[in-house]
Amino acid sequence: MSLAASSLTLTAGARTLVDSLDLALDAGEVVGILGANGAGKSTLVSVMAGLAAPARGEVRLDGLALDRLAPLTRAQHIGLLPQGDEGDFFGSVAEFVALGRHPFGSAPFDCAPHLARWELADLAGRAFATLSGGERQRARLAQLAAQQPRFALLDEPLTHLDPAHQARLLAWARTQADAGGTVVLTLHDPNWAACHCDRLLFLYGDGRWRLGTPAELLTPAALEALYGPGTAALWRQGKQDQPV
Ligand SMILES: Nc1ncnc2c1ncn2[C@@H]1O[C@H](COP(=O)(O)OP(=O)(O)OP(=O)(O)O)[C@@H](O)[C@H]1O
Repeated sequence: MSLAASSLTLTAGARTLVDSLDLALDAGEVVGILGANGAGKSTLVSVMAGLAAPARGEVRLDGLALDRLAPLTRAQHIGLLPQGDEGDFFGSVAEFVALGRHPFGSAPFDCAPHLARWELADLAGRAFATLSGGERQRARLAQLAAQQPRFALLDEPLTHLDPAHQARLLAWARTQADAGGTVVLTLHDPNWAACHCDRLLFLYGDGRWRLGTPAELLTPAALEALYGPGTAALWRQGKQDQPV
């Protein structure tokens, strides 16, 4: 199964965010998308999930243009963790996580392992709206994991997570990739990207983009070109044995 963007151009108002992007996601890889605030990361993952239309170009799932697929069919293969807050969800944590199975109708499914993996078992009966920020983010991740998408697109998934749960997210992403899935994450931490991503996509916010391995892209000069002067020095502190 493949998910591929070709000649994808994304705009916001008069701005071109991404110009003529070609990105074919491979089975078994974790891909990080990096760029400054407003560079177009969220816009790109929304378009890759079929929730927004590009200005030009297209995204194809197994050769079929996403806009020709029924939303339910897309949701059986592509999962999106958007930025945002479902504070107005009035059900329990278990019910919130089970919503991840909606694309699969009434087929029986046990959400318990997903609640356990994200340390939500004790909170399963609690109203979702009462969760802390990090607990809520874990419930959102558990919902996406319960969906079991072949392509998981996560927009800033580290938000609100403590280091232990960041590690849990990493383990989950690697498990997905090892099982032949593909995980795409937008990130603001090049050190995390250096350690845990197989490929990176840099978005410069003016149409330009660059795709490569962490070893190719995570150099001080490349980071300063992406984020601005002085930024690479900040990340190098105490990390001399790592690529950044
Ligand atoms: N309707 C709109 N009209 C004009 N500009 C828009 C519109 N919607 C979004 N934008 C702009 O598009 C740009 C890209 O937004 P996007 O959310 O994709 O950025 P991002 O890289 O995910 O940023 P962040 O790191 O802050 O989450 C932003 O500058 C945003 O203000």
